[in-house]
Amino acid sequence: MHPIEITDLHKSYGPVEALRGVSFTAAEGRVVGLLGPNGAGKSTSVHILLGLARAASGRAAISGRAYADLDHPARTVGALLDQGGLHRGRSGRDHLRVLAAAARLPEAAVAVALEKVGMTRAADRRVGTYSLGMRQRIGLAAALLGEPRILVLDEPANGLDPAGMAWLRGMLRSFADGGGTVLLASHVLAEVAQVADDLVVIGEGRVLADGPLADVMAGDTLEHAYLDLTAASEGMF
Ligand SMILES: Nc1ncnc2c1ncn2[C@@H]1O[C@H](COP(=O)(O)OP(=O)(O)OP(=O)(O)O)[C@@H](O)[C@H]1O
Repeated sequence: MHPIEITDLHKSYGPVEALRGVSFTAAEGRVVGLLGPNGAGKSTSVHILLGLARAASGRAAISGRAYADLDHPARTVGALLDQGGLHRGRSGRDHLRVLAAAARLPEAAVAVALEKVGMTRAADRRVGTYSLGMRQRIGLAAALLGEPRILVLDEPANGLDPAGMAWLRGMLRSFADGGGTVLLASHVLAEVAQVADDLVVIGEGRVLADGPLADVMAGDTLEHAYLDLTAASEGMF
């Protein structure tokens, strides 16, 4: 059993077939890049995996179970989806305190997570005063709160400065090297090429390629390989 297993997912929104039989896995110790054009079905797959959307058919399992059946979701999987959930009037620390309490995690987890993302000094400022990269770091801290072994991150590098990108890369590498699993959805191919072990490329609701980074790149740059793979799929929006 792999930490993330997605099997033959189908999902439609009205007439739009967002997923047409998507299957892939993410193994222990691996950073898995999830790539695909706008509208390819990446977010839909991730939302189903995290119990935020329901598939018409198929299975999405984290540690062998549907998200809704996990005994302690926050200790099992950490997710960074978008920054819409941050209350501008609240401090970063308070935001994490609320999440920790809701997830039945000890309050001490907040300081640990803030330290991990380099936000200890700015933790008591209001979120409304944060830069995009600082909000992103608080989102990452939220994902790390329960010290999960699985991370699901949608565009985590968004807004990070070069030092922040390098830090994120190092953090994801050591997370995976310690036996963790990372599913990383991104459009920033250069970032993905530097950190991913495996790739899943989705287009028009189907998996176009899946395997170790070097195999998918097939001796070319990731950008060329990606553009070749997705040339026929223009997204569905
Ligand atoms: N809530 C929704 N209602 C209607 N259609 C939706 C909804 N969510 C997604 N879709 C459609 O499903 C398809 C897949 O969208 P999805 O958001 O999964 O793509 P994506 O690969 O994450 O794209 P992006 O890179 O732009 O984030 C698109 O055609 C999109 O318009």
